[in-house]
Amino acid sequence: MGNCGSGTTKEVQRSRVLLLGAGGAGKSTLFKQVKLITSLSGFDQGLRNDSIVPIYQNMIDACQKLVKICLKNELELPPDVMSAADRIRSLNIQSPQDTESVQALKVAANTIWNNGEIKKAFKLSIIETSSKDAMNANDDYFLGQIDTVCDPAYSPSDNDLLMMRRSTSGAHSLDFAFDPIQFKMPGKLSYWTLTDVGGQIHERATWYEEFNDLDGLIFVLSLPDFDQTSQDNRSANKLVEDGVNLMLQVMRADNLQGVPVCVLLNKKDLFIRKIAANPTVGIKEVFPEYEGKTNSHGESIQFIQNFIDQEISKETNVSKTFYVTTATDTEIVKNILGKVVENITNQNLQHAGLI
Ligand SMILES: Nc1nc2c(ncn2[C@@H]2O[C@H](COP(=O)(O)OP(=O)(O)OP(=O)(O)O)[C@@H](O)[C@H]2O)c(=O)[nH]1
Ligand SMILES: [Mg+2]
Repeated sequence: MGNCGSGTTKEVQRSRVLLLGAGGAGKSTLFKQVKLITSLSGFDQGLRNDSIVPIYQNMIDACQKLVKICLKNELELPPDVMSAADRIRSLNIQSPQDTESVQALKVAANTIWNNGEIKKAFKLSIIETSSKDAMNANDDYFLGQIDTVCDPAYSPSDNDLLMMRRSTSGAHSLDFAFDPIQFKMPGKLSYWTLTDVGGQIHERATWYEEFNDLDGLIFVLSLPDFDQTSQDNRSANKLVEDGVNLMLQVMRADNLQGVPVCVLLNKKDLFIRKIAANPTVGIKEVFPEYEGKTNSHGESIQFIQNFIDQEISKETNVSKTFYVTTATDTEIVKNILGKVVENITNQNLQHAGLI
């Protein structure tokens, strides 16, 4: 493995950390947060402009899924909603300058989202267990501001960029300086490179190219996946298949032996919402051996963490630390970032016999 301080250039010694996890777990959201927290300039206008069409697409996908959930659950939709659904399906918006299509999206999305049966479908989607039919993480966030997003003068806010969904392709790196003063922590300025990769199945073959000279690995899991079926193997549980099994597969790589692993149990906010939507059952249907309160998200998360810890410890003795996060919340990520940097630094110093 690399070591904190082995560095990639003579001038600046950098520690290399890789973000891994299944598609949609929250890697890029964390990556964007680290940029936002550590850079003076924040997100540039180019990123904001490039994100408008994907945000439209997020809304289009959300509307289509909601209509599908209505049909699946025999929630009857009036003709105006059905024709809005047809209209949305026919849209192919390539640019915010395609104002005619953007206005059509605005009208159709409002017709769909303001319908009472659609709102019922959204509530049902919170406890939907098939990942194929589940909504994306923040669909209601964008549907809650259709007029703003479809305004010709729209420029996505920082929060919009954190809430949007766009799958990553390939590897992307960010250099940043960690200044302990900013994080109210002891220690000295250190330099880091964080790499984000795509987590969808077809992206994973290239992960291994990033494994050499790593100083730390951050593995991201999505807590609300606990009751989802895996998209690729419907008889498997998503948290086990895309979380535990994927992590074990990665941790067996020869060049990762001795590299500290931080496991981020992400989307705490959505996990809390899911437990609140079904408080008498909670995680018990998936984990019958759970003996805590079904409506307690704290106890439920602790149980899931112990479960993952035990499953991994059965197969490998990798050194790992767990953190519970909400990647869309900048304050939470700032707090976790400080702890992760400190943890990786200390573990590598220990490994090198320096503390
Ligand atoms: N509400 C909420 N949404 C989250 C959280 N973390 C990520 N998301 C959302 O989940 C969606 C997927 O997040 P990404 O960061 O793009 O996931 P990824 O792991 O990079 O996915 P790939 O690039 O496909 O591998 C986005 O819409 C994010 O805004 C969270 O903690 N809470
Ligand atoms: Mg990504």
